[in-house]
Amino acid sequence: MQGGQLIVEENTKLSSVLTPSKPGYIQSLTKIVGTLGPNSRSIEVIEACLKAGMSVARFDFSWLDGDYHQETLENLRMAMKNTRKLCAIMLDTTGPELQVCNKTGNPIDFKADSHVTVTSDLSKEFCAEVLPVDYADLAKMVRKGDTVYLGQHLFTGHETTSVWLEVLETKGQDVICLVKNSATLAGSMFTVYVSNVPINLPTLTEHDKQVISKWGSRNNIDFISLSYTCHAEDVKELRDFLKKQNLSETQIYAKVETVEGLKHFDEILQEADGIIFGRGNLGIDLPPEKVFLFQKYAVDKCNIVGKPVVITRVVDSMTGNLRPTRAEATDVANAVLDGADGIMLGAETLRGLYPVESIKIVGKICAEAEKVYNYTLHFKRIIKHVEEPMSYAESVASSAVRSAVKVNAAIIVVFTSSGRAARLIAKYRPHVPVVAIVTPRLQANSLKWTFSGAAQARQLLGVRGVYPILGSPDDVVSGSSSEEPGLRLAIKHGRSVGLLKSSDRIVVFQKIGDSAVVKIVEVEGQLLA
Ligand SMILES: Nc1ncnc2c1ncn2[C@@H]1O[C@H](COP(=O)(O)OP(=O)(O)O)[C@@H](O)[C@H]1O
Ligand SMILES: C=C(OP(=O)(O)O)C(=O)O
Ligand SMILES: [K+]
Ligand SMILES: [Mg+2]
Repeated sequence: MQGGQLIVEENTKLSSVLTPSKPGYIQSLTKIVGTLGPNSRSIEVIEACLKAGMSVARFDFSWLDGDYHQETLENLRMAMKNTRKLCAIMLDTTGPELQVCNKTGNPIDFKADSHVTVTSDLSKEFCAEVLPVDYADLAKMVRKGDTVYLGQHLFTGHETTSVWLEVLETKGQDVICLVKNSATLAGSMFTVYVSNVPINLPTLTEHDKQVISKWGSRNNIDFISLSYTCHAEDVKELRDFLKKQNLSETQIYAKVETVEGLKHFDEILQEADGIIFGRGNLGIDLPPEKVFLFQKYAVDKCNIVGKPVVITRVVDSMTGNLRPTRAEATDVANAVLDGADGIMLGAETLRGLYPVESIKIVGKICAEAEKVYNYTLHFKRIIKHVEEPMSYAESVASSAVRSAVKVNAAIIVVFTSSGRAARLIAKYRPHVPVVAIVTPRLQANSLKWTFSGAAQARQLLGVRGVYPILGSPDDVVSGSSSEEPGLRLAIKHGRSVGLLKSSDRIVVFQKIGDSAVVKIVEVEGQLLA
C-alpha cells in the first residue's frame, strides 16, 4: 500500500508555499461532486457551483422527493446551458436507512445525560423524550452499549446539530437510550444510524427501485450511487434492475460506508464502475484511528484497476463556516495524495451556508496537492500490476502518459466512444488534462436510429483529469475516419479556454480499427514525431 505520494525533494520548494496560486480554466484535475438541495438549487447558485468546478451533481433521495429533485434538475439543466459547462447526474439511493420524522418541524433540544426512547411505534410524536423510527425490528437488532446517531448528513454528535445516543436497554418495541451530547435538532427529518448493526433490509429497497424506474428513467441518469453497498451481489442486482429499466448505460458507484462493505471491498470493486468511500458512516462504524488505513487500502485498490474513487465528508465545518478547519484542509490534500479521483460534498452544498465557497476551497486544495503529486511513482505502481503481455491499447495508453511527461505536453487528447480509452489514459494518472473527444456511435433498433455518446461523455466527468467534448455525429454519418475534425475541435476548445497556446505540444491517443496509436502534435499543426 502506497499513498502520501509527494515529491518533496524535486517539487516542494519552501518559496512555493508563499507564492499565491493562479486560478486556471480547470480548477483541479480532481473531480468535485456536489449534492444539490435547499441551499444549492437556484439557477444562480448552481451556475456558480459549475463555474467553481462541480462536475457531478448528486441528487440524494434520502432527502426530499422526486418532484423536488426534478425542479432542481431542471435548474441544473438551465445552469449548464447558461454557463456552457457540462455536469453529470448522480442519483443517490436511500437504501436501508432509518429515518425519524419531526412532523411539527419545531427545533427540539436534547440535553446530555437525559434519557430518550427510540420506538417503532409511529403513532408517537417526535419530542426530546421520544423518537419514533420507521423500522419495526430496531429493538430486536440492538443491544446494550450500541451507539445510535441522529442527524442530517452530519452525525457524529460532535456538531451541535446531531445527537449521539447509547443504548441502555430494550423494552418491547422501545429502545431506551442515554443522550451523550447536548444538541438542537432543527428540521423535519433526520436519518438514524446504528453503528455496526446490519439492518435486515435489502441494499436496494423497493422505494429505491421506484425512484430509479421513475426519476432515473425520466432523466436518463449517468450514475447511481448505491448507498450501503455490502456485497458484490448488491451491485449485480442493481445492474440487472437497470437493464430492465432500459438504463444499461448508467454507471454504478458503490458507496462503501459500513464495516460489512469493507469486508467485501475487493469483490464489490470488481463489479462496480466506481467507488464512493463514504466516510460519514464509516467514520462512525470504524474506530477513528482506523479510518485512514481503510482509505489508503481502498484508494490504492481502485487506482490499480483504474476505477474512480470518490472521498466524502471532507469539509463538514464549512456547512456553517466560510473556512475549513486546518485538519480538514490538510485532509483534502492528503486524499488527493492518496490517489483519490474525486471529492464529494454533502451537507456543505446541500444545506450549508457556503456551497460555492466549499467547492472553490476544495478545488484549490486539490490543485495544490496535484502540483506535488508523485506521478512517476503512481505510474510505476500501476504498471507493475498489469499482466504481460499487455493489451495493445493499455500499452499504448501508458506510453501516451509517459510521452506527455517527456515532451512536456500541455494536454493529452483521446478519442473514445465508450469512454474506455479515456479511462485507460486516466489510470496512468497524467499530470496534464485529458481532453476526451467522445465519438458518437450510431445505434439502430428496428424502429429508429440513435446516437450514443452523450452519457458516455458525461460519465467521464467523474474520472480524474478527463474533460469530455462531444464529437460531431456528422463525421460518423459520413463514414469519415479522418483525424482532422476531432483534433481540430480539441485544439479549438483548448485554445478558447486557455488550456493551449501556440506551439504547445499535444499527445494524441487514438484507436483506429484494431490498432492503437500515440502521436505528438504541435498546436500550429506541425507534426513533431
Ligand atoms: N482522429 C480521430 N477523429 C475522429 N474519430 C477518431 C479519431 N481517432 C479515432 N477515432 C474514433 O474514435 C473511436 C474510439 O475508439 P473506440 O474503440 O470506440 O474507443 P473506446 O474503446 O474508448 O470506446 C473509434 O470509433 C475511432 O474510429
Ligand atoms: C456520503 C455519505 O453518505 P450520505 O449519502 O448519507 O451522505 C457518507 O456516509 O459519507
Ligand atoms: K443516500
Ligand atoms: Mg452515508
